[in-house]
Amino acid sequence: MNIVEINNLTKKYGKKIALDGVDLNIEKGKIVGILGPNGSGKTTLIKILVGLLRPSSGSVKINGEKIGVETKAIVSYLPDRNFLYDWMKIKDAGKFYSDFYGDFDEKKFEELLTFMDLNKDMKITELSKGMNEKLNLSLVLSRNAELYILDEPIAGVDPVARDQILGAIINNYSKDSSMIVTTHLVRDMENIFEDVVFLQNGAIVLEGNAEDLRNEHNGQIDSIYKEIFG
Ligand SMILES: Nc1ncnc2c1ncn2[C@@H]1O[C@H](COP(=O)(O)OP(=O)(O)OP(=O)(O)O)[C@@H](O)[C@H]1O
Repeated sequence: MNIVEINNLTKKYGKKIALDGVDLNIEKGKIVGILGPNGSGKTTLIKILVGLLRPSSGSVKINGEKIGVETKAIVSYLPDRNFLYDWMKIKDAGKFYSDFYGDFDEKKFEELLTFMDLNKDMKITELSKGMNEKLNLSLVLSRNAELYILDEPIAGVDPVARDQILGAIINNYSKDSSMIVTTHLVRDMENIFEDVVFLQNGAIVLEGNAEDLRNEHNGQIDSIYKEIFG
């Protein structure tokens, strides 16, 4: 069973082709890495999956449904930029999320905050970039969603926060859910991926099971990435 089915997806911004005939199926229960350099189309693909952008052509389904209210309800999305209000404390952000999403698990949120060394009384404006990223990820992972979509979850955070974020992703992932993670920081993240997809100029140039690719290419996913994009 596939959680995501993408057929011949093309997205143009004016004359610029950001996605060029992408075909991709993602099986339920997997953690999939979408890997590619700046401008390869990762964010465009994610924004189409979460319904923020419409395809120019092609079809996209999540859990067998076209993108819409039903698919949005089962997808928990970490955008590549901050989405909280400045007046909030961490606890307000939790309240905001739990009011908004019926599947928000407050106990899970508390546990994630502890794991991330975040205090509920901290103000959003007082958080460093890494703390902000940890908070946003805690909110996103606290939903009992069927599909988690994380756009560059470790961009710009220090190694300690990075390890916490990777730990939280692994601990909170269950076989009942699926996860799509975009990154260009392949070396730091490759161990969490079951499958990887390499995106270049809006097209998939290589995809497969991470372990199989390591064996076939006799090296880490990071070195395959450097071969392709280096
Ligand atoms: N709103 C837009 N208008 C015009 N072109 C755009 C727009 N958004 C993205 N693009 C172009 O589409 C291509 C894909 O961009 P996209 O943001 O999807 O890449 P990305 O892989 O997510 O890159 P990054 O890692 O830098 O976030 C790029 O060439 C970009 O310049």
